[in-house]
Amino acid sequence: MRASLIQIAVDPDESVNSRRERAASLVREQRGADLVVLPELWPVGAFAYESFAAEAETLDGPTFRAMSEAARDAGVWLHAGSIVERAPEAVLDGAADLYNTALVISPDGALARSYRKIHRFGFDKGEATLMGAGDELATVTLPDAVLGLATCYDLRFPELFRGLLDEGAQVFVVPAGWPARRRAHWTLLAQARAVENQSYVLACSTAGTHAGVEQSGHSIVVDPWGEVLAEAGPGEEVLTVDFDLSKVETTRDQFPVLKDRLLGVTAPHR
Ligand SMILES: O=C(O)CCC(=O)C(=O)O
Repeated sequence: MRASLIQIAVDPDESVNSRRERAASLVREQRGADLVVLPELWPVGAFAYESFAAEAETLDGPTFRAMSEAARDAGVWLHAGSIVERAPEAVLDGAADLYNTALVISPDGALARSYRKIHRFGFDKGEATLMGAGDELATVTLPDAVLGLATCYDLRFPELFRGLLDEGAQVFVVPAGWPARRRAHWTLLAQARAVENQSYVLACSTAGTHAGVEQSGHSIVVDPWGEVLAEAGPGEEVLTVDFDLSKVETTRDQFPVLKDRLLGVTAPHR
């Protein structure tokens, strides 16, 4: 399987429209890949909180339309990163208005799956106060692999990945807008999620600096043994990697730790 991670730079001197067009051309250049991945909130920038409402879009909005055409032209599965989703149901039932929503598009340009980020970043500010939390795990079945979807801060929550594993995930795809300041965590957590779940991790972050937050870049592909197959540098880059999906099953067969999970164990009474 061939994956291309588009580590696009998000900088304030480029408009959202122009970045969208640039991302679409970069996707078109990936013909021959099975899966192309973009980062979290790349149209607006993961830390550009003041622009979230103005740039919010519905699932069939401008980012979906541009990415759908690009995926179809390139003939690839596209994890189009995430958008600020304006939720149609908010008007009806008073639910949260905005979500950080990832989109997976099939080679015929259809929306195969969306995923609303479950763990919102920011503690008592930023995304955590501006957006609603998703409440549904999401997997997508490609011809060769089952993808498990997680977004950025989700990487810190191993139980989410266990849930995806139990739904059949073999490859975790993690778009992010990870700050450079915590790059060591990014690499470590991507490897940890791969090792503990004996799965591939494709983690694609943004590059550049927006809203004063330097982004980590260093998108990374880790195999089910925890080995780093490829890692990008800090700047804009397309990271392409070929990997053997059968390694998921051979790793799980030859070192069967997942069979030793003790489900239902609770903490001792204190
Ligand atoms: O967990 C982190 O250090 C970064 C998370 C983040 O930036 C995000 O989820 O947008």
